[in-house]
Amino acid sequence: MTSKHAKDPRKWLRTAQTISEALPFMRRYSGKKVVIKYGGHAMGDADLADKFAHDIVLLKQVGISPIVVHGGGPQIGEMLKRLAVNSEFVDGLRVTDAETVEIVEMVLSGKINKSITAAINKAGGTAVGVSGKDGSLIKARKLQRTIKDQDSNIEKVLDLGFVGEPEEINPDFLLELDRSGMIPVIAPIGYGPNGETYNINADTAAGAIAAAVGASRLLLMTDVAGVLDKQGSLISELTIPEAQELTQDGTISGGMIPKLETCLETVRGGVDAAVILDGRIAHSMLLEIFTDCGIGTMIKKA
Ligand SMILES: Nc1ncnc2c1ncn2[C@@H]1O[C@H](COP(=O)(O)OP(=O)(O)O)[C@@H](O)[C@H]1O
Ligand SMILES: CC(=O)N[C@@H](CCC(=O)OP(=O)(O)O)C(=O)O
Repeated sequence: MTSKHAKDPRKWLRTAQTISEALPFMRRYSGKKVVIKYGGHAMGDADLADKFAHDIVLLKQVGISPIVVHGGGPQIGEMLKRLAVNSEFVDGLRVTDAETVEIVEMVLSGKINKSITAAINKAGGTAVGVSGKDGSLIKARKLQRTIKDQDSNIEKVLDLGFVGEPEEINPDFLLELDRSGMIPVIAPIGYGPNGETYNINADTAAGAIAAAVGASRLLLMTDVAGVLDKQGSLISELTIPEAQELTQDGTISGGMIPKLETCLETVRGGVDAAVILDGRIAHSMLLEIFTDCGIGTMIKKA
């Protein structure tokens, strides 16, 4: 009988070496929580989505506790377009009126949440899809956004409608799921004190959850290599002051604003490091966790 190993032993030796090199990293993260934000842009490709689901199951299998928080901005945009509802963004946040928040909740907690959950289950894990309303997971308050008028330099408050920010996270609910061997998959929808529904930017939700559960890492998977400088080159590592400077000097814009803000707050909140990662690269999550060659932008305290 001829086995595949016998045909190309060098290939299998390389595979064995890779697995062996991952051992110290597996030890380092064993028993630790890693929050992975899966962005709407990163989930577009079916093959990559399948690999993402397998990678999440692998993390769980080697004793790491993955918690998935997903976005779905482009998918919400498509649905709003189909329903002929206008939508605009301010600093990367969708202005959300009463009609829009219903559609946002439907898209995020419905199709997207369930398809990620189903993909992880198909890959051999036990995923449970929830929104921030389940298990009182994300209590939210209305987000107050102020901007400075360029001419007068006067600050004014913008009304973004039902855009919320996390006020309180219930980590016990997630820890209970984890203890039962389940992988939480979370839609970034929050509940207000009077039963209102809040649309929360998925990066912001992931950051708040990472801080609340005491995660070792926050991974934000998106559709760019990481944070790019003014020349378009990847910045591999940023400290808090450096990241603040990039926000202030306009190097980052749009969806990168809430991402970097989240990284800053999460690291200040005690998470060792936050990483903005290219979700277009297959297994980018594994490369980040199990090797020395970080491929995105890592934000650390100092
Ligand atoms: N300096 C920058 N470096 C990288 N991306 C940037 C920068 N400034 C703005 N961006 C934009 O931020 C986007 C990522 O945010 P977003 O579209 O919200 O992604 P996601 O759906 O993954 O959350 C990038 O596709 C890019 O267009
Ligand atoms: C307030 C706000 O902007 N909420 C986002 C929620 C989804 C999200 O963040 O999705 P991505 O991560 O794919 O961008 C929105 O409505 O698009």
